Parts: sequence; structure tokens; C-alpha cells
Amino acid sequence: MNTPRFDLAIRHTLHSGTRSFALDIALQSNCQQLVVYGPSGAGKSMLLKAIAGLHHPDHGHIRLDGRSLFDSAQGICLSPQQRQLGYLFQDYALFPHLSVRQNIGFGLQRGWLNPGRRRQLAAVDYWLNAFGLETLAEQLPATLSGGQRQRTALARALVAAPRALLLDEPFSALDPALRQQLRSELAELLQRLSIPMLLITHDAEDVRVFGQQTLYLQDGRLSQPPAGLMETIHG
Ligand SMILES: Nc1ncnc2c1ncn2[C@@H]1O[C@H](COP(=O)(O)OP(=O)(O)OP(=O)(O)O)[C@@H](O)[C@H]1O
Repeated sequence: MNTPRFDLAIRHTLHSGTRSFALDIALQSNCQQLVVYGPSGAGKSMLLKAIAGLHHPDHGHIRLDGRSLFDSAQGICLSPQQRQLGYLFQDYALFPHLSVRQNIGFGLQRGWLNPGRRRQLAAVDYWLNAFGLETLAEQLPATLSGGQRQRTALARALVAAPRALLLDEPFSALDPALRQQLRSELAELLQRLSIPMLLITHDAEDVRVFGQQTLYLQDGRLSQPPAGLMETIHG
């Protein structure tokens, strides 16, 4: 295999009171688009947060396109900023007191490149334009529709030219028609950017559209999906 796009070996146990939960996965993949599918509480968000650098595994390594983000044996643990990843959480986590333009611009402050002001403005304008948000640039998130909020969050994730995209249920808050439209916009974008993407979902349609490889996660481990599930999804 060439350098895998995703090379993950993650062991991480969380404890709260008498309960504990262990994530234990190992995976190498050359696919650009991975979809993580599985029941609630399976460890999907934990996996995404470990890659983003928001949780630190107890053991293992995380490499994307050959770049080590975390390696317990070698003592490597890049900060979320140094990882240069774009991520989008279920609720989009936009700042309510910042306009669309400021929310997108915030994505640049997080990046470690910190380009000059003129280039920052150009990048924000580019993504405002790419997602049809120019006329909404000065509005606050509370005055936007679900789809406009989703586009703003995606623009914020992309503005710093991330090396990979991590998406947690990116379409769950949208109505079915908008979901379909934004899925095809994202699919087109991914083809253009060719960065690796990992998407968490409960939605079979996301698996169909983005699952170049689908991982089924259950009780913190990758496992075979229940009999018939993939056939049902792929019709
Ligand atoms: N701080 C913690 N201490 C102990 N257990 C935790 C902690 N945080 C999360 N967990 C447990 O880890 C498991 C995995 O949670 P996670 O949020 O990754 O699941 P998920 O697959 O993303 O679920 P959902 O689809 O419902 O979002 C759950 O059982 C959760 O209760």
C-alpha cells in the first residue's frame, strides 16, 4: 500500500464514576472519504475528537496522508491548531454574537498560518461567494436558516485550507430537500479539494453518497455491520 490516507491506531478509555468506555480501533485506508456509521454511544464522536486533538488517546498513533498528528511511542501530540483540520460539529457551534463574515474569519485565527490581513479578507470573500453567503455576510447566526448556518460553518471549517475535514452529522439539522442539495455541494467540493474527509452519521443516505469506505463502529470497536444492513443501505 502507498502511504495510507488514514492510518489510525487509537486506544482510549474514559471513566466517569463507576462507568468506563473504551475506544479501541486500528485502521489503514487509502480512501479519501470515510464514513463512520454505528449506534448511539458507539464512540463515533470520541474517534473524531481524538483525530481533531480534542481528546488524547492513551496509546496509538494518528496519521493523515503520512503526517503524524499523534504518536504515543514517539511522544508526538500536535495541538488542534497545529493539526490544521477543519471540523464541523452537529450543532455547527457558530458564535451567536459574530456575523457570518466574522464567523468565517474566525476559522483563520485558529489556523497557524495566520496569513496577512489582505489574504485573510480574500479567503473569507472566496468562501462567502462559494457558498452563496455574500448577501448575508453581516447577519448574525440567529437570523439565518438551517442551511445558511450549515454553509457558514462549513465555510469556517474550510477557510484556513485544512489538510482534512472532520464532519459530525453535518446534515442532521436540515430538512430532506436541503440535505440533498448540501450533500451534492459537499461531494463536488471534496472532489475539487481532494483532502481526506471523515464523516460521522446515522443517515443511510450519507453512507451512500460519501462512503468510499464505511466503518461500522460498535461498543468502541470496528466490527462487521449487522447482517443485511449494508445491503439495505445500498439498495
Ligand atoms: N467523559 C466521559 N466519561 C465516560 N464515558 C464517556 C465520557 N464521554 C463520553 N462517554 C461515553 O463514551 C461513549 C461514546 O460516546 P460518543 O459520544 O463517542 O458516542 P457516539 O457514537 O458519537 O454517539 P451518538 O451517535 O449518540 O452521538 C458513550 O457511551 C458515552 O457515554
